[in-house]
Amino acid sequence: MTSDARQFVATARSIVVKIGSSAVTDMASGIDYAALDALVDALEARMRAGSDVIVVSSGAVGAGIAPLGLKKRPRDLATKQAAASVGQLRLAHAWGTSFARYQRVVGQVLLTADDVSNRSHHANAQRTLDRLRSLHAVAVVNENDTVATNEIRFGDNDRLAALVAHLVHADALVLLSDVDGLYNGDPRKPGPDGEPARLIEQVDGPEDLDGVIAGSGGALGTGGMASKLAAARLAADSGVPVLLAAASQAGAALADASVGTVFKARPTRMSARRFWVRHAAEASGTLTLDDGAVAAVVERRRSLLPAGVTASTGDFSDGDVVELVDAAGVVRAHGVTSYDADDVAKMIGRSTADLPSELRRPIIHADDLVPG
Ligand SMILES: Nc1ncnc2c1ncn2[C@@H]1O[C@H](COP(=O)(O)OP(=O)(O)O)[C@@H](O)[C@H]1O
Ligand SMILES: N[C@@H](CCC(=O)OP(=O)(O)O)C(=O)O
Repeated sequence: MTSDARQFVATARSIVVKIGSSAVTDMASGIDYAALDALVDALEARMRAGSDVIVVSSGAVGAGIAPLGLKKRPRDLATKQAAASVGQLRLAHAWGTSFARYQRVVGQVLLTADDVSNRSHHANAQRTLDRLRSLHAVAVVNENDTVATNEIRFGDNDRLAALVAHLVHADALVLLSDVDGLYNGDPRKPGPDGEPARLIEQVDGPEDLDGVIAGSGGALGTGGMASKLAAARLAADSGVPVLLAAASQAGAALADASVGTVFKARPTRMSARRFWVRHAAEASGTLTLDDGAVAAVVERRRSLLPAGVTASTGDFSDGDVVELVDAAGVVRAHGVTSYDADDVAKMIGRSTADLPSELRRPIIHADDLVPG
């Protein structure tokens, strides 16, 4: 029987489809044109069935390796950016040529993290994507790798795709990779009991991920399974169900969502502001909390007072998002600070009554705190 979550993905009016590097590129030859044509066939079929589709395509770095005569995926930033610069041109051209078989026009959209995480820049990217959609052109999105430095990256395209899905209010996110779904352990290795890893068909919530080992990716991919799980969590928080499937099964994945692992979305969407605080904004600093403050903020949803803060790092200003970590350094919440870093430095560990009147508001108000 088809689950509700699969049914949502199968009938979603607008979807974001993310294609991993391994699905469209090949270390030895650059772009895998046959695989790309098969993907475009499946995407076009879904569009003809009435869905709006946005493609998030990885593969710029992968497609640049062979033409530059490199032997493997570069690790240093400058060579990665050079490979992406060569590869993105070829990748975008290949998508355009393949969709042209259906007289379908393609638009390239290269985003930096700032375009999505800065609320005032949101609108620009959103407008372009919406207009491409209304003109029946397919947006092919990637990170603008040639200008993104390690500090300001999205991290990986699974995250980028989940943020884009939120940005355009998509109804579903489909992640197509070289693996046919989520397994309880790395499918390339036997588990601790010697048994092969087992495919998980549906994830209803975080409890279904207990004991799951999300391993690293292949030679071309970046984030591995951990980044797909983080992206699925992000999408679920914004109310978007996710299907993780093999690119080689794109036909079935896009026609009726009958393959792969489906991640159910939470029934109520997180508000756009809370979503931004928790997932989209770049944290500008970190506050370390003692155990009492962690309990107050995470469990009792109270405002953060200076007495519970033991350390502060980063050069943040009031209104910026900061990470709240516990004594072990684990991130427990995100929040919008009411003070800049210099003021927080004066307030750390002090009780409110001992502070001058202008520093007596909570460091972060409860309404601006999001656990996780
Ligand atoms: N628990 C797991 N379930 C499924 N795949 C896993 C798991 N742990 C590690 N992997 C590996 O993650 C890889 C997919 O990640 P990655 O290479 O980053 O893909 P992509 O390029 O599509 O983003 C798969 O090839 C798979 O071998
Ligand atoms: N922007 C990079 C994407 C890196 C990335 O996240 O790759 P993947 O893990 O294959 O989705 C590129 O195009 O090479």
